[in-house]
Amino acid sequence: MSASLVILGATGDLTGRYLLPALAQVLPQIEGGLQLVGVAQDDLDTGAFRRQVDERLGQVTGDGGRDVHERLAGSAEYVRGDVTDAATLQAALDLAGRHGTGRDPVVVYLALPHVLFEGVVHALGACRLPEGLRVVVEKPFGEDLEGARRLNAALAAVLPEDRTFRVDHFLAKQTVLNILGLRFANRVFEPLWSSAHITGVDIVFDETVDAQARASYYDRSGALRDMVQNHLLQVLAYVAMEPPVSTAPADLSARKADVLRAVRTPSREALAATSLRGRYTRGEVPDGEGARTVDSYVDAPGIDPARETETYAEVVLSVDNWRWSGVPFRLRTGKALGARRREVVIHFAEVPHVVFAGAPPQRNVLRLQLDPDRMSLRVNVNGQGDPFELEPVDLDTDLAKQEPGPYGQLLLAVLDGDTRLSAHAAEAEEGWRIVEPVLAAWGDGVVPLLDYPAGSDGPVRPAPQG
Ligand SMILES: NC(=O)C1=CN([C@@H]2O[C@H](COP(=O)(O)OP(=O)(O)OC[C@H]3O[C@@H](n4cnc5c(N)ncnc54)[C@H](OP(=O)(O)O)[C@@H]3O)[C@@H](O)[C@H]2O)C=CC1
Ligand SMILES: O=C1O[C@H](COP(=O)(O)O)[C@@H](O)[C@H](O)[C@H]1O
Repeated sequence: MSASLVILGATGDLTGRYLLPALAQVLPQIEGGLQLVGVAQDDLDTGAFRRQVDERLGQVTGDGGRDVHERLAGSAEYVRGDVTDAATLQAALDLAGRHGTGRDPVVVYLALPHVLFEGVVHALGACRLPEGLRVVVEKPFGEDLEGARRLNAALAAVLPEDRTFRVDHFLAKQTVLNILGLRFANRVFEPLWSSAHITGVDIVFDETVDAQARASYYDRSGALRDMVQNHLLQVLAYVAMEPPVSTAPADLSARKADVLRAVRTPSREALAATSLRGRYTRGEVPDGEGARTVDSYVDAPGIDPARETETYAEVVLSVDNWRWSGVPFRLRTGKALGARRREVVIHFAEVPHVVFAGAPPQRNVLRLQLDPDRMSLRVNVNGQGDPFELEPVDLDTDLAKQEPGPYGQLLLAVLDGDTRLSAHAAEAEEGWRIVEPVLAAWGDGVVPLLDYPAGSDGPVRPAPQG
């Protein structure tokens, strides 16, 4: 099978740093080859675009896979124009349609600033669409619940849900996928997977990278919209969902949507007590063996300090259903932090009765670490020396490195027509339903915006007055 991929936003950062390298990685698996069509407003012709593709691939992957780079770049076509204009899109679709048998998939990838998504989908509606067209929408999926609903309605008017890909590269991460295997292919975890045995779940994505390089996007987004509304809530859905009947896309997305629907809409009182928002100031962030200085977020070019954009977000959510009643799900993420920590941590309850003298046994903790992917389960065993003195040990395993990486997996899934690495329409809307009240309460100053030095562990909640 061959395929055609139209990238709208073909000169952008996502295309250069993620999509092109991922395409080069998966190209050998696309037997009949791939026709790439790039669309942007830059004043390029096809020759200049081909050179740009080749150059950008070289920057990311060096000379490795030279022949693949040449194949990808050498057949690429370029259409210059505004993506909200149906004539531009039609020209790109016509070029894409010239390749293959007419039955091979044509994919349109919206690698664009999100404000353009709706306009592009409306313009697609005015085009002659190839049969079976698939559309990939990047994030953020709208800016609020209303916007997500409008975008879903626009997409539904143009193509069916099973050809709509609201991709989320976290769903393609090895450890996130492993949550499914761990829970539903083992006898030992699922019977314990509830409030009867679990006292809390942490979903943590701490980054040492700062937001300077993508400031113009990030300043209008912030940590909550950028990471929590989509990625971290998708991880929560995998951790907390009920067992699906099968791993078919419809079964998985139905269970994910159920559990997201069960997430309580956070109240202002709960947010004031448990949520944290922060913004980094100048500091030193670990970098390889050393450290680098990161300027205050507000001093980065393109930042408007008055927007009070958070670079750190922490929220505690409740899942109001039979399984999870009373279990806090703590989601935290931030930029320019002191350590790169990306993990899901399941905290188990203490044993019901302590039979050993001395210090009580530690609680069991299951850690699912992302990138590098590792899993570890803390258990207590009899110690050395005094055999009735307990000792905690970690049962660890490294998980195989994922090849291709998340964007490669996403592209292969799209070409396969598999929506499992994407969010369903309802999931995207639920994400906003959960996050919108947090944004509103934060915007109204219910929770103060706290400074934290770059390189620290994030903002510290002020001690209660009095
Ligand atoms: N960059 C990243 O690390 C990540 C990005 N994303 C998502 O990917 C998407 C793209 O982001 P990113 O690549 O960073 O954005 P950029 O601003 O770097 O690129 C935007 C691209 O869109 C093109 N473009 C903008 N307006 C138009 C228009 N009216 N008509 C035609 N082309 C247009 C630009 O070309 P021109 O200048 O010629 O108009 C450029 O090629 C966003 O949804 C973002 O949230 C997701 C995860 C990570
Ligand atoms: O989507 C995003 O993800 C990255 C972090 O994911 P990674 O797997 O690429 O490290 C985050 O830095 C970025 O802000 C966000 O837009």
